[in-house]
Amino acid sequence: MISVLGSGAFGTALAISLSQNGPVTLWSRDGEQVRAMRETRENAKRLPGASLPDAITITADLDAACRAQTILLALPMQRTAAFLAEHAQLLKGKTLVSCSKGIDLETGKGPTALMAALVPQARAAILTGPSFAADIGRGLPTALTLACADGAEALQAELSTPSLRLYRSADTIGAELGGALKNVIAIGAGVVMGAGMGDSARAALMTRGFAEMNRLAVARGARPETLSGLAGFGDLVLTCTSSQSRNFRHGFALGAGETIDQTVTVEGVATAHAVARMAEHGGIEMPIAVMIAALCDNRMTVAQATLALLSRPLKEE
Ligand SMILES: NC(=O)C1=CN([C@@H]2O[C@H](COP(=O)(O)OP(=O)(O)OC[C@H]3O[C@@H](n4cnc5c(N)ncnc54)[C@H](O)[C@@H]3O)[C@@H](O)[C@H]2O)C=CC1
Ligand SMILES: O=C(CO)COP(=O)(O)O
Repeated sequence: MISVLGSGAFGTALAISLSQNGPVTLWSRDGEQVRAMRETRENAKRLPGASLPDAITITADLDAACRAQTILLALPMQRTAAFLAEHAQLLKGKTLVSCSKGIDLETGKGPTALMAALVPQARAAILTGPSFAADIGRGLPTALTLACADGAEALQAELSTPSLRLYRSADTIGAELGGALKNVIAIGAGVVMGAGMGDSARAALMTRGFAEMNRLAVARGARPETLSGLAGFGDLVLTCTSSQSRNFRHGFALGAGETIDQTVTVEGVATAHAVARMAEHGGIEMPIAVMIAALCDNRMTVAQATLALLSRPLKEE
């Protein structure tokens, strides 16, 4: 039995896909949303147009949802630490699979490190890679990385579905940093396109951004192969080139000088700040990520950030 905690776009989409294999419980903290989803068999607020099969039990009862042995956590990253701390008793002994992409601002930890610290008696895994909730919800083919330090063969089989192909890895650090860091670069790609700098500039930013992702991840113990895979390169390509991405759209609005929609989950903003801090403390060169953090809180204009990046000393690739 599998439960998904968090009925946002991604949690709902994963529940739909997993329900191809058997019963799934989808938990929401919002009783009103639970009633609406039960009645309409749709998550109209977060994933409109995708229907919720009968194999999905929708509940606001967290105790009931936590009876499952395998629990997927699909919450915004900055809400995860408080949730884990509050419900550590319920979650201990379980296999916890984080589906979040980000770095906790307060601790600098990614999802698996956070789960290991706050629920040490649980087994921590992460599911990440190129996948828009809307695509998964429609049953379109998708490939993801499932990382778990103790190997994940049985879990890989449990979470793979006819449309969701999982590749396993033991490199949780690489997997979680790939997913977190690509969001920061996707904001940058959005800025480039919103400001009208063109496709060539976006390709340059993606490539140099990927170099920064590797530099930080390897310094923290990741395997470079993980960054070259679905969790890093794959997701970077998806989010930097699609206006389905909320991080890309956020950057686009920044670049175009448009109003920002504050109600949308844009993980890359907090992650950019966490990364800028890590880069500074670790002496790691990450000029693009640092500029994006500055752009996100208006410490710099797009013109200033562009000039600063283009006028850096010339160097070898
Ligand atoms: N939407 C997508 O295409 C994908 C999202 N993700 C990741 O999944 C995570 C969640 O994103 P989405 O589902 O898209 O966000 P969303 O904005 O659609 O939904 C977030 C959900 O979390 C719930 N929530 C917030 N705080 C909570 C708390 N303290 N306790 C319980 N529930 C809480 C909200 O009520 C909402 O239902 C993010 O880290 C995101 O990067 C990963 C891959 C794809
Ligand atoms: O992580 C995602 C796709 O893999 C979703 O990206 P956004 O959060 O930018 O929409």
